[in-house]
Amino acid sequence: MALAAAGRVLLQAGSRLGRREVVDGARRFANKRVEVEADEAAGIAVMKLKNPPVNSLSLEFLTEFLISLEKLENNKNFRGVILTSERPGVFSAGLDLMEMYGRNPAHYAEYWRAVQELWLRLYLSNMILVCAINGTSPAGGCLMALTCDHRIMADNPKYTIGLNESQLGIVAPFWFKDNFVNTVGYRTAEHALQLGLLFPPAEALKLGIVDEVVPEDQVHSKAQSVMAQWMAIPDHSRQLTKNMMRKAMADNLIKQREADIQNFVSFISRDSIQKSLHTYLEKLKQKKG
Ligand SMILES: CCCCCCCC/C=C\CC(=O)SCCNC(=O)CCNC(=O)[C@H](O)C(C)(C)COP(=O)(O)OP(=O)(O)OC[C@H]1O[C@@H](n2cnc3c(N)ncnc32)[C@H](O)[C@@H]1OP(=O)(O)O
Repeated sequence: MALAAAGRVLLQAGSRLGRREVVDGARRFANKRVEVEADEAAGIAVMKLKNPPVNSLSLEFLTEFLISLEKLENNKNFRGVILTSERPGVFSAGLDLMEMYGRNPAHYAEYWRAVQELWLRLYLSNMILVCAINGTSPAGGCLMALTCDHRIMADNPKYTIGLNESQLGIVAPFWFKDNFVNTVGYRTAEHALQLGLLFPPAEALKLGIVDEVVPEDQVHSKAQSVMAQWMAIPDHSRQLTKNMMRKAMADNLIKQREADIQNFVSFISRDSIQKSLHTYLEKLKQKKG
């Protein structure tokens, strides 16, 4: 119920933004920040994150992504989605820092609701989600990958993945933490979360953050072959199993969604947190010069 209502809000937001679909033969649709290659006959879509320069999860991106995902969810012919970046090198730089810095409480609340919605929609999706991680994927980018059923990462030691929030002076919320704990186990999560560690592919594989590491040029073919394996399982049994494994954790957020938004707004509005974000943004800028 809450999910459906939030979805409607996002769809309305989408039409307010005046997004127009570009339909190319009925197989591709794209908006500005998400490109979807939809093979209806095969039942598989590839969703490419396309929000330059670093695929940060801005409010506009989240809105467009959720609209595209909903279109696929609503078409029963689609059973599987491969998530990847249109820009190899960066899968996603995570939440958009500019949405969390120097804005007003109403904006923070709107943004956080959209972040929650992204997680809930992906985490509870009935479709098979395979993540083709073709670049670096910190924080919110890692979270997006963690919602998927199977993760394949490009074998490039320059790429890292993990929840690095504490390095920014912020804290991974409980549902980020729960998703991570359920993936890697309590001790590894406790250690990695406190230090805000980012792991190169080989280490991420060892810890179970990703399921496979393959040469960079094979990430997409591997994702297709993994998808074929998953598609061989009857939907009803796979979906019921997925729901059994995930529902309790998602319900935990759903039942305290409003409180979580309020927590986020008061946390992110603190002067000390704004200062930390400022320092981190400056560091990112200096890296260039
Ligand atoms: C009680 C509850 C409390 C809840 C608290 C809040 C919880 C928040 C949870 C999750 C948080 C996040 O997801 S925070 C985001 C974390 N992300 C990062 O730390 C990544 C930062 N970025 C990088 O490390 C690098 O940009 C990169 C490795 C991803 C890519 O490097 P590259 O060299 O290719 O690009 P640049 O670094 O030059 O960046 C280009 C350009 O993009 C800007 N940028 C980068 N990342 C972000 C971002 N996440 N949001 C917004 N903007 C970003 C960067 O500043 C550059 O901008 P300019 O060109 O203007 O300088």
